[in-house]
Amino acid sequence: MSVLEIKNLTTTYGPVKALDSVDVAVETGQITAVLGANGAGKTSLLRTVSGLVKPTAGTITLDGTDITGKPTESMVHRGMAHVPEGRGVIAELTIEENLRLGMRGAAKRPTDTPAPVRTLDDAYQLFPVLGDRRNAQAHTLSGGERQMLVIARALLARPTLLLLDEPSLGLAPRIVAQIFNLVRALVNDSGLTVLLVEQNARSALSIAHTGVVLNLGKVVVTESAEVLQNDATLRHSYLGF
Ligand SMILES: Nc1ncnc2c1ncn2[C@@H]1O[C@H](COP(=O)(O)OP(=O)(O)OP(=O)(O)O)[C@@H](O)[C@H]1O
Repeated sequence: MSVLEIKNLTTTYGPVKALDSVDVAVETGQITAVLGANGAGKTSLLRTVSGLVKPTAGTITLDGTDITGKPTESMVHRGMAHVPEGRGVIAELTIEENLRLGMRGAAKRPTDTPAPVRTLDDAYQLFPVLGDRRNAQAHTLSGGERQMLVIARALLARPTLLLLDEPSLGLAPRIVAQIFNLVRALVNDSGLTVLLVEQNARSALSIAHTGVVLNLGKVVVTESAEVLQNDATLRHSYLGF
């Protein structure tokens, strides 16, 4: 079953067609990786799905409800959490204060929503480094720790669908592996669904179930991660590794 169905989605910025008739189905309890070069339209896809940008055509269905063009503020209540590119934290607030902002999003979620991270303690158990530094200001964190903080904050809103935009950007391979393995474990253990946008195709496919490759706003390949990883022609043609 698909938790998210994107059909014929087109998004334009003036004369630029960032997305051109995009179809993506995100299966429940799986990680779907959206891959592609700079400017392929990956960020535009997440921004359109989360309502930050209005599409010019197409539909987005979340859990069977048409959410196309709905305000972005309503998405958290509908069970979607978006972790944008750039690891935006409130620098002068402590780690714990930043996390509490995520908990506010959970207030309007049904209390019986299955969620792997419901309390601050759950977040600290998942990311012990955040617990150790809970009273430190967020600007003191490293890039990897910041990425953990924004993921933990998003999870505290109890989403069923997590949108992750380029979590690996600028991080050392060891830290990327640590964060990605945690995301995969969460999905395996809790049934969370993840739509992951990445330029780092190799790392993304190591945890994803399905890969979707965008090029100039169009879907050029949709395949299981296993096939994409093992098919040298597909890899060389579309993923550059
Ligand atoms: N706010 C904007 N105004 C005008 N054009 C934009 C805007 N945002 C993106 N674009 C253009 O839309 C296209 C898709 O960009 P998008 O950022 O979605 O790609 P991307 O695959 O996420 O790339 P990146 O990895 O650089 O973020 C590009 O041609 C980009 O220049």
